[in-house]
Amino acid sequence: MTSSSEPRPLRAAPPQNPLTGRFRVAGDKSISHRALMFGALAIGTTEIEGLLEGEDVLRTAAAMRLLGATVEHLGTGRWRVAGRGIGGLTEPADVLDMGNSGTAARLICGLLAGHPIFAVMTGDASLRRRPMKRVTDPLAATGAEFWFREGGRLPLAVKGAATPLPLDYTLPVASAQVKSACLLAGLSARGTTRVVEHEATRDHTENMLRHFGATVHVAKEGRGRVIELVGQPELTAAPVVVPGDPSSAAFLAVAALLVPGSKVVIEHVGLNPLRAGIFETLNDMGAGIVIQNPRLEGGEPVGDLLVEHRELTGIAVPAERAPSMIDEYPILAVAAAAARGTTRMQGLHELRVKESDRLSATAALLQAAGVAVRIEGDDMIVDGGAIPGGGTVVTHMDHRIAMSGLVLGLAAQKGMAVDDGAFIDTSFPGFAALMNRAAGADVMVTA
Ligand SMILES: O=C(O)C1=C[C@@H](OP(=O)(O)O)[C@@H](O)[C@H](O)C1
Ligand SMILES: C=C(OP(=O)(O)O)C(=O)O
Repeated sequence: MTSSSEPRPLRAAPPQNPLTGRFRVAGDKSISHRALMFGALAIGTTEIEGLLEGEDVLRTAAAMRLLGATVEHLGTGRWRVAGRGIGGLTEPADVLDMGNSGTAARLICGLLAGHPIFAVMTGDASLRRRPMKRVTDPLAATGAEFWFREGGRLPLAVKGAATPLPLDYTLPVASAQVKSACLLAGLSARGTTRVVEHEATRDHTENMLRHFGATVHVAKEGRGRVIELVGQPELTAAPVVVPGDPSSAAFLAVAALLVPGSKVVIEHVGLNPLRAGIFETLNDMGAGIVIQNPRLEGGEPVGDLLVEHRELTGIAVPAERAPSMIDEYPILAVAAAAARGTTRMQGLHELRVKESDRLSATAALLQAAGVAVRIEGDDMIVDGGAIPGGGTVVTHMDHRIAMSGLVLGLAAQKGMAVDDGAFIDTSFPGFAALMNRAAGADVMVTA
């Protein structure tokens, strides 16, 4: 699945039968990364259940080992991490290769800034194109030093601060990765680290900090938040149960909405309000998704989603919705392609710096299927209706573009092909097999 492995072309065709059954999707990627990192920083042994065993998270596991933590794989989704305590990470003897994962790269920069060690980090061709100064600029104020390629791209080298200073930083972009990097560095600093976000972003770091015993104060301010972390806490190992990833559940949900007669239940999906914007938006389009058995697990809201085929209607999706569904625009665009009328998705500038330029890649994905789509500034506008299909999606090393292209193939008259499905393994190993089980037939296969 790495940049050196062979591309894996796939294609998807409309199923003969509806999608039916009860399913669990892969574990939440954001929570999985954090469980391994907090486990490595805690005193004691952290047991994790339901960890996403996707390539991105396995990179974090490998990095935590290189930084001195003991990370054991006990069985499917079951992992154990023996931590080293805050400040206890050791100098890695080799380069930290974060593969395709922006979350791993940026959060680990925060960890490294707070440890007096030297480390070098790289990633695959996609990650080496993504901006890193958004984390290294604020982290430099701890006293850590960073060196990187022109434009702030990986590979980078870091010399962490011996006595890191606490940060007081206002995020210039809505980014949970930047917020989390600052908080992770703040763990090693004396005094209080303060991060201000004008728009609330996913708060898994704050939740997990508390779960491991740190003191975190969060004050709401308009649509944003002010987060204060008391530095140098003693983090104590704590069990973590990882819910299903709402970002992964969205692909099966949209597939069920689009294939006539479908009815699926997606069990144990994480429904943190700062992540669940896609389900709210689909419901605004008429999806009628029902949350069954809502419950709290490990401080995170979880529920089972009942999704049935529905005719969808195009809507305007406000820019304020973007942080709570930032990774879901490619699959929302697929839903919009099948909807009656026009969908306008607003405020999508952050999509330009994901695994691919997702704004262009999503528009190209729809164009390959003969769907009318245009980009106006930071907005994407899709005119929905019948989807001719028959084209090939260029995925640009982006798992979400690949999965969106395949779901589009289920609803397109002539199906769709994607040039490379290998990167799906970064976040949702077993995606095609699960979709084939739901369809009761091989609707997603090697091209
Ligand atoms: O913190 C996280 O786990 C993530 C934050 C988001 O990125 P940004 O912080 O760049 O918005 C999201 O796109 C990514 O998939 C995971
Ligand atoms: C943007 C994503 O991930 P990351 O930034 O961790 O590469 C994603 O999973 O859609």
